Amino acid sequence: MANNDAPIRVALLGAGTVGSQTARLLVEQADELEARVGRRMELVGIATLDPVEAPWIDQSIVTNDAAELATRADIVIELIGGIEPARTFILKAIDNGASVVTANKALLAKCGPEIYAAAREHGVDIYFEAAVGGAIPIVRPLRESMVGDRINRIMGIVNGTTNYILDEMTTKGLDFDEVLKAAQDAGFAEANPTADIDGFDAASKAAIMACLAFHRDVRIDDVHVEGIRNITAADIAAAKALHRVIKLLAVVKQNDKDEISAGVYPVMLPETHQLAKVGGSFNAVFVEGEASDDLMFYGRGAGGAPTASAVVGDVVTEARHRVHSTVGPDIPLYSNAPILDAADDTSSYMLRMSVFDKPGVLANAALVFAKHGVSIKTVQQVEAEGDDGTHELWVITHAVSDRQIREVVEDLEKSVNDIKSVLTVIRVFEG
Ligand SMILES: NC(=O)c1ccc[n+]([C@@H]2O[C@H](COP(=O)([O-])OP(=O)(O)OC[C@H]3O[C@@H](n4cnc5c(N)ncnc54)[C@H](O)[C@@H]3O)[C@@H](O)[C@H]2O)c1
Ligand SMILES: N[C@@H](CCO)C(=O)O
Ligand code: NA
Repeated sequence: MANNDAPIRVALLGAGTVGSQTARLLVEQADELEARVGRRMELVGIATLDPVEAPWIDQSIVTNDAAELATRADIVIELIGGIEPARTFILKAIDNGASVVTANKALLAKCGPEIYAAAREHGVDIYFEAAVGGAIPIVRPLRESMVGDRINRIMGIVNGTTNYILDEMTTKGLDFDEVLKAAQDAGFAEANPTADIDGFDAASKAAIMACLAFHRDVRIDDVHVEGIRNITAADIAAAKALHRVIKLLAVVKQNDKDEISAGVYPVMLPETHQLAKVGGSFNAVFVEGEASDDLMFYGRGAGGAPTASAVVGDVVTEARHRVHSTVGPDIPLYSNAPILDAADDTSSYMLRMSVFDKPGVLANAALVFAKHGVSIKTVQQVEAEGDDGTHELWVITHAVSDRQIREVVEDLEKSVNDIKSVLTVIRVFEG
């Protein structure tokens, strides 16, 4: 900036759930933020395609021309979402010398490394605390606080909608469709909840965390994704009987050979595990560092005000850097570590099967597991309510890969005289 006393010009692109609350904090806290930054921040424009009415919105600075607004600010906050035109607006802002704050996990999981490189080339900041875990500080801890450590594994509940659905199913015994509908009627889950319930929102966050944790270019296409659409009330009840709960986890890890993998899938956790206790729409991220040992970050992963808290924290950071004519740390993606398919990661699995109650069924099922080299840890037969003579057989295996277990299931389903169907296949983590 030419004039060292001039206010720092802030442009807000998007004034929806998060954008509107971001504007509120910037306006209502203007004096406090000035004191914390050491210079006034001035909201010079708000771009939106929808009318936005709120006492803190100055209608005279509202525009529908985000591209133009992106060129006349020192800090551009992108809260539009999606890939385009958000990507173009961000690159335009960077090209114009502005620092950028974004909450756009979908964009960063697809194009983050290009955006980080553009920011580096132009000597500006790119901050995105809100993109993972909303208000929870997790991006900055991975990017800065833990940068001296080796991160072995991160397990996160990073999607509030799916955690809410699973928690309601667990505490109220309801089925998936019922809870989803109630959540949509209450305006909690989106009308099109695919990105949430099929795991893609969590996968975006997994890719972003993997980049930061392993200093490797990891994109959403590198993440193995399974959602919660097929989880039933009976699965939840089975988990309960085993003193476990089902959670949708984003798991990124680095093995002893420095190979990395990233996956999103439902997991049965012991009910005593820290992540098992994360209820409602809360998020939590469990980080295992070589030197740090276990760390846990917990809080609100979504919602206008909580997400705006993280956004404005980033704005203040960038404004401070502007005052001191500096920029924050780079995001060096120097690693060439192989990225493995998380479907090849091994874990214990539970298979819930509907079987006919007659001699030899257990032996025949065990033979199928043996044929595929899959070792059984426990077997349990459970009385079922059906009147077709079936019972449930619950098998928990020792560690196998997802591929191996799918082959076992395929073979089990061929044993039509013994096994009516395989009802559920789900990973079981001990910790
Ligand atoms: N809602 C949350 O709880 C939450 C949490 C974490 C991250 N995020 C991320 O924050 C971002 C914003 O989410 P949101 O929930 O506030 O979205 P939203 O749909 O409520 O708001 C989007 C805003 O962008 C505006 N917009 C869209 N296209 C535009 C264009 N071409 N030019 C100008 N304005 C345009 C819309 O008019 C609206 O004001 C997304 O990237 C989202 O993934 C949201
Ligand atoms: N749809 C996301 C919003 C936060 O990214 C969730 O349910 O967690
Ligand atoms: Na965060």
